[in-house]
Amino acid sequence: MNIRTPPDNQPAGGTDAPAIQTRALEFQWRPQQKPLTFPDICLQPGEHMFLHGPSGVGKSTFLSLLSGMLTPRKGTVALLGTELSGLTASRRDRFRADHLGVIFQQFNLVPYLTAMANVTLPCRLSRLRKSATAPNAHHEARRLLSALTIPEDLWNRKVTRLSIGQQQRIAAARALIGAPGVILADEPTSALDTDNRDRFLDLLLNLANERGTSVLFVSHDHRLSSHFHHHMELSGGHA
Ligand SMILES: Nc1ncnc2c1ncn2[C@@H]1O[C@H](COP(=O)(O)OP(=O)(O)OP(=O)(O)O)[C@@H](O)[C@H]1O
Repeated sequence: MNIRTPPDNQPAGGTDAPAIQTRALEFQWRPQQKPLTFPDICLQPGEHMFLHGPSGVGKSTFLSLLSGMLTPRKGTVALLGTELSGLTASRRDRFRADHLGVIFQQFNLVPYLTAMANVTLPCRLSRLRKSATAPNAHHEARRLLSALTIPEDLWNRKVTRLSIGQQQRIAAARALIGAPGVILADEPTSALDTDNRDRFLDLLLNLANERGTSVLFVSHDHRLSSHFHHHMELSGGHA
């Protein structure tokens, strides 16, 4: 694979670069801890992967390595043909803003902002994602909020005054806006009942398909795996 660093504000990678590719990743939280090791993955653009494994095996750590929030002790992560370790911290931040949507367990929504302002936030942080929603990020946000069945009278309400299920869908809309190449989702359906979980996943993956976005989705609940092209089990291998 041709790994390169894109100039600022240019789409990363070539059309043939995998969305996510890892090699021989290891991470250690503390010097006395046995290193966590991770199987290699290669996910093509537009493909979706389900990552499953018992509590404590390293699923969240893996997502943090993929997002560049943590630096591996060994091995490499390339997103859309760009190797994260080849970027300075500020370029890595820019790369994340331009090309990555995240939906985490705690949603990480900005509590004092409305649903609409949370969804359009990536377009304020990334010119690339703003231009992908041109001429109007609010128009795209309205489309996503409607598709994710958030009633219109809630769009201008602060997110802290919404239900957990509604906040999860707001976080999904925020991850999808501006068509980033990759979405990383860490247990985003943990608070939903089975029907709502399946519905949420169908909506998320359909919207990702429209945009050609790859999704790596982590969950304890292996019943969800049938929604995905690929499955991977983390079994807690240590180096
Ligand atoms: N901040 C941290 N400092 C030290 N050790 C940590 C830290 N975060 C996680 N760990 C350890 O790293 C290992 C993997 O944790 P991680 O949170 O990645 O697992 P997980 O599979 O996502 O778990 P869960 O399904 O319960 O969320 C665990 O042994 C955990 O105790």
